Amino acid sequence: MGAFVSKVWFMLFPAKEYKIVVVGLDNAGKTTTLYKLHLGEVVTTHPTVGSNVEELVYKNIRFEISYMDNLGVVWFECQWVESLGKLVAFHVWDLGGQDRLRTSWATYYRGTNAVIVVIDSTDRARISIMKDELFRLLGHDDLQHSVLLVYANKQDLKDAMTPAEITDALSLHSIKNHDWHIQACSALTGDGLYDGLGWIAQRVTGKAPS
Ligand SMILES: Nc1nc2c(ncn2[C@@H]2O[C@H](COP(=O)(O)OP(=O)(O)OP(=O)(O)O)[C@@H](O)[C@H]2O)c(=O)[nH]1
Ligand SMILES: [Mg+2]
Repeated sequence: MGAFVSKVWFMLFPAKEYKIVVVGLDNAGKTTTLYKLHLGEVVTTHPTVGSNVEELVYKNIRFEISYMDNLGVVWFECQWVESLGKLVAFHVWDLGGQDRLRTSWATYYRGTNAVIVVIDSTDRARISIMKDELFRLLGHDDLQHSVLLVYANKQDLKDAMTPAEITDALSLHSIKNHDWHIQACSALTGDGLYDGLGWIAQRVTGKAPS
């Protein structure tokens, strides 16, 4: 949909919009996860510099993932969701996880409804770094009303930590001010990805998508 058409569309049918940011250390599998959700296929990824925007449809909700590298934010389409009786749009922001990029995560937090933290479940050496990043982000003013989904990714690898181990390592049970959920998944096979999205959709819209 062109920018002009979408502008008129949204004047006529204002959408309920939800924003999701996807964070995690470099190599966790964020971009692979979003490509798998969107295209149903695994692509060769490169480390993300900056952030990405694209869109995807989950059941009858259209999610958007924004590619920002040099392009600026791409406008989006959204869909009428019968079960909610309204238009719903999800913006999903894929943020690069390299050390030098993590300080910029907070610039994307404003208006966020859900945070997805993607964990490389084989990366035992850096789980404590991710825990520090997690508690830093949970303390941010702009995320006080966000729900948290942790993707325990790379479960297809045999040395992967279990969701229970990751729950302990990240001290998820000590989180009191945010609704959270951990989901075992593999961005490579797609297992668990839609279950996680379904949890977010249910929590932020208050009703599961049909
Ligand atoms: N075995 C396995 N490999 C995965 C999985 N998810 C991602 N990978 C691989 O892990 C590597 C990093 O994936 P990316 O999606 O680029 O990681 P990222 O989190 O976007 O990394 P940055 O953009 O640098 O922050 C790639 O080689 C992926 O193919 C998974 O579930 N299983
Ligand atoms: Mg990436």
